[in-house]
Amino acid sequence: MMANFAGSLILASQSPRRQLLLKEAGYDVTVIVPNDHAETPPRADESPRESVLRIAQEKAADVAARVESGLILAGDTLAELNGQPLGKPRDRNHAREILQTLRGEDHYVWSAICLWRRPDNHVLVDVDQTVVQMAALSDEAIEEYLDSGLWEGKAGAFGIQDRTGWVQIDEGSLSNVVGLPMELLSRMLTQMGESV
Ligand SMILES: Cc1cn([C@H]2C[C@H](O)[C@@H](COP(=O)(O)OP(=O)(O)OP(=O)(O)O)O2)c(=O)[nH]c1=O
Repeated sequence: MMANFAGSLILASQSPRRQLLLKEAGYDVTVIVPNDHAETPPRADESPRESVLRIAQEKAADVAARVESGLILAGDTLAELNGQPLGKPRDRNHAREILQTLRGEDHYVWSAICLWRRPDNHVLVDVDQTVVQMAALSDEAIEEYLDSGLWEGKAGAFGIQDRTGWVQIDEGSLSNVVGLPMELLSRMLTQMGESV
């Protein structure tokens, strides 16, 4: 799929995966990383869907305050099992706990996008959901994956791109699971009048 946006996007993210997805799709990308404190963790009084929408907007707002002109893109991704958000694991033990909870289970992955245009401060926020199933992983398989270190920095302690066949998409977008729903982005750019 080719980008339908002619200008350069300012990616408000330190995620190499988001950058790669954009570059592979033909977008011209400049990165400005949001400050750590810009992002406040999921709250008990909001759903995972509401959390990713809010956090994506927080990241975009932080970078927007430092940009005079341009189109800023921020994203946020959470996995959800039985209504509970599963974010990035704190450490190896936490990653093991998350994977033991997720194995054999249908769950959701939510990714939000916030587009924030400067200087007119036109803001769009939207979210996509993918339904995925995690294979019934053995304890040995989990330990082997933990050894790889690939779980670090990934919502739900697992990357669908890391082990083919471990996570099956039941419904929805693959790029959404990797952290940036490209189909949604394309629709949002059109909605903003940024298509060529
Ligand atoms: C579920 C899943 C998530 N992920 C990744 C996407 C996101 O990068 C990460 C969730 O973390 P996020 O907090 O959404 O993003 P980030 O900290 O990596 O980057 P930034 O806040 O600067 O934008 O998990 C995968 O790569 N594969 C997967 O299968």
